[in-house]
Amino acid sequence: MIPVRLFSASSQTLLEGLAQWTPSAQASLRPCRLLPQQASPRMLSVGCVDHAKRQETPGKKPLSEKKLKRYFVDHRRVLVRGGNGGSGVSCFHSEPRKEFGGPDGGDGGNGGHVILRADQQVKSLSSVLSQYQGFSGEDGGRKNCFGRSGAMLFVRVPVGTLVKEGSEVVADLSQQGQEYIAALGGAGGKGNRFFLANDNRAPVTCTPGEPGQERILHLELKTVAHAGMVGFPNAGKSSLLRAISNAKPAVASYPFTTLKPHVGIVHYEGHQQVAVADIPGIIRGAHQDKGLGLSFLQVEDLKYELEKYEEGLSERPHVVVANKIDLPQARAHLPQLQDHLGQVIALSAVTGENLEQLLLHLQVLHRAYVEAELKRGSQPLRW
Ligand SMILES: Nc1nc2c(ncn2[C@@H]2O[C@H](COP(=O)(O)OP(=O)(O)OP(=O)(O)O)[C@@H](O)[C@H]2O)c(=O)[nH]1
Ligand SMILES: [Mg+2]
Repeated sequence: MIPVRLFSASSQTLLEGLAQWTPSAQASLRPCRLLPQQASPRMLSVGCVDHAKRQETPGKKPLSEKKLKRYFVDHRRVLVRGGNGGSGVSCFHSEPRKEFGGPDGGDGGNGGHVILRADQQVKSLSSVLSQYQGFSGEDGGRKNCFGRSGAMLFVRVPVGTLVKEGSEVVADLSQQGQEYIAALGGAGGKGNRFFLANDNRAPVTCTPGEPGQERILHLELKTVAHAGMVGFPNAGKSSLLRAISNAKPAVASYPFTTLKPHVGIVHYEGHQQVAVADIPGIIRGAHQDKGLGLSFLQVEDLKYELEKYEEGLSERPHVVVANKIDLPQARAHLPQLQDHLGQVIALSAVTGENLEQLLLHLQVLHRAYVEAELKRGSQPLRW
């Protein structure tokens, strides 16, 4: 499961489809303005990086949640083996009229490492295979020829990949281009020339190359979005993600439609992209792995669940979103809700009403985050 950094929640007792929206304290984009044409919020330039291939075409049946899940993978178990070292050889120089040419067996080349490299272009671990074998070094040759070393094998993983061995975290690839040697290549063997010494002028010893290192690693995608939505099942989180981005998470009128996080990209002017995650509905006792309870959460309950999951999570910058404002009963409850909670963005994912207020607010939160990150001297996450 991905620990998404931003959340939204909802309370159906207060207002149908209330959701809380928080921007990630881990990641953000440069500030930018929304595109000018805002006649309809759906006219905004929106897109999705990792789900682009499942855009619905007219006449085509939408993919089920089960099928959608296959496109996004946030953990992988990988067997990595470094390349084997090439063997050294044992042979002697041979030339006419030169009786004792001496040892001239070359060393074997080293095996290549298997290296994990964080790459911004990669958005999911779905392209990572279950095993990798590094390139082996070549054997040594006659005439002191050394074998060629095996090439490095680079495995591209998304930025934000945690590498675990057993339960220990061995690497955190949180920056573009960061690398981790997952498996070392074996050292090449020595040819008999290497063993030439004053007391042994004709060594016949040579050594084989060493096998590459073998490890089982668990890759986990830590950060997938700048903002996340947490809320009740059925609050309309997936509908909202569909409305503001090109992502197409499944939407249905029953709870727990969403089983895995989906990421949609909101495009702002100047090629700025904000990744928004839709995560499965949260319920009371969710931190104890409980299923759907009898009573739905209030906002305080939601904050409690977030705190239980990770301390300080509910204090992150956030905004409460009240969805389904197109429904008369929801609209009637709005003033009461605003009295209770202060700022609430009331919108409708279905009609598109007031979506731009949310998008502008998201941008403001991002701007603040980017500035804070740069001030701290760290690079904000970029999509
Ligand atoms: N009237 C109205 N219905 C909405 C709105 N947004 C969502 N719905 C409906 O609410 C139901 C649930 O929507 P989803 O987007 O699947 O809700 P969700 O929060 O993703 O639900 P889970 O994935 O189960 O947590 C669907 O039947 C939607 O059509 C809205 O703004 N207005
Ligand atoms: Mg959903």
